[in-house]
Amino acid sequence: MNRKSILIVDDEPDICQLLGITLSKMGLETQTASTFDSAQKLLCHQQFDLCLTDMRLPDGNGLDLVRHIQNNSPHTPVAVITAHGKMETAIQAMKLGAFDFINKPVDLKILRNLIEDALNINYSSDSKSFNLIGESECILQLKTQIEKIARSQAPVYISGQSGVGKELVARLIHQNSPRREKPFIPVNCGAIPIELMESEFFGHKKGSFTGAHQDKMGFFQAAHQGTLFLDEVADLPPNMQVKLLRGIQEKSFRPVGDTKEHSADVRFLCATHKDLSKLVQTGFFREDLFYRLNVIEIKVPSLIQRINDIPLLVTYILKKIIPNDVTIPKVSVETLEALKQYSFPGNIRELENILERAYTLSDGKEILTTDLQLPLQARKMHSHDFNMSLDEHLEQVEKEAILKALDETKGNKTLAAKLLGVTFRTLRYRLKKLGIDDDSES
Ligand SMILES: Nc1ncnc2c1ncn2[C@@H]1O[C@H](COP(=O)(O)OP(=O)(O)OP(=O)(O)O)[C@@H](O)[C@H]1O
Repeated sequence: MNRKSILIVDDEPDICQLLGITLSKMGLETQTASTFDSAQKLLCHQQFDLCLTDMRLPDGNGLDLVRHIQNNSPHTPVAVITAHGKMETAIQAMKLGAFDFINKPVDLKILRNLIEDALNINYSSDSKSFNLIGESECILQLKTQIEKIARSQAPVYISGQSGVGKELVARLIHQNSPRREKPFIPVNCGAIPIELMESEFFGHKKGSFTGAHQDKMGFFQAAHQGTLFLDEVADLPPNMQVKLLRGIQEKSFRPVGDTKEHSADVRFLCATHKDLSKLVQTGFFREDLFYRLNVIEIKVPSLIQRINDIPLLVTYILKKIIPNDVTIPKVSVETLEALKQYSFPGNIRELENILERAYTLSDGKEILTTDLQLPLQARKMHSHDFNMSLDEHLEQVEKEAILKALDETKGNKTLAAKLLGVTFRTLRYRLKKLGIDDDSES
């Protein structure tokens, strides 16, 4: 059997030797290059299964090599070795397509995990399981993006409105990644009581607090060698944001009541329907954490942006909700047209709910427009709801935006004004005009 071959690029003989010994103990063949130029020459003549490169080379840097490999041997994963604390360069390398990074001094356990993951990458496209339904241009692009991102270890920020399929995208990234045999742990950050958060994330030792009757494993440990999906990440309280940042940066964590640090081989994916960059601007979310989670961003399009996928989605969803031995009811052209005219604020999840209800209300043979029971007030504006004047419509939109901002900031007007991008005075004026002012100052 052919042994896998790894290219080590570093000008420090000690590091080359350490990496060489570790890799050969893993049954791997290694070649070393001490400069960018010699690495390029080796890559030109041989196909490597992985390249490990230092960031600082005498005649160039690791980023140049990442770029070179992306352009010339895109099937060779490349990981960069960075000086401790140089997260910015690690992030830059991953944005350019590096598979992962490892800090100096090299922790051999982390290195071995990284190598196993890298060698597990499957570049053939026929094994992909895609139940991401849709053929519109934006969905085809999304599928390509998922396949590409799945090969990397970089943290991914999945953005998009509520119900668009962010969790589905996260699962697909995991399923198509070298971690696919390991756990995928989804965590709804908004649903964990604040006082339990640290223990839920990092675990705890028996007796570390009242009620800790036995050792408990946290999400970090449960997701070891797999993927941790932080859903509704914007809801993390500030103290957890700091701890999470540390965990991502150091690739380690410490259970509550433990004296030891444990290494964490975890890939982080996160999502929120909120505008995270806006929350950073207004101070609700740490900029440094945002920067680390958002190495790669995937935007999941709303249903309205891909209205032509509705017929495909309807068939798929009906098959999903109707038992196998029951005939799928027909869906008339008018019914599909009515769905295409609807605004879907809750996106695919709402489409699923509408179809489930419609199927129950239908005669089982055909789903009619009346079975859909689409909410009247939420009809798409571009379908021209002439019951409302333009001024009334604009007022309604303004009111909704202000109420949403106040809700998000728990009634704090100063912060709500920031979130809306207006001055405090302007917000006060508009609240008065819309008749929702309670005259309080904050
Ligand atoms: N392209 C798609 N093809 C098939 N099913 C989809 C697609 N997108 C979403 N779904 C389905 O829609 C439902 C909602 O998706 P999901 O939970 O992933 O959305 P979300 O964006 O994470 O929602 P939230 O913001 O509320 O957390 C799920 O049942 C999912 O399987």
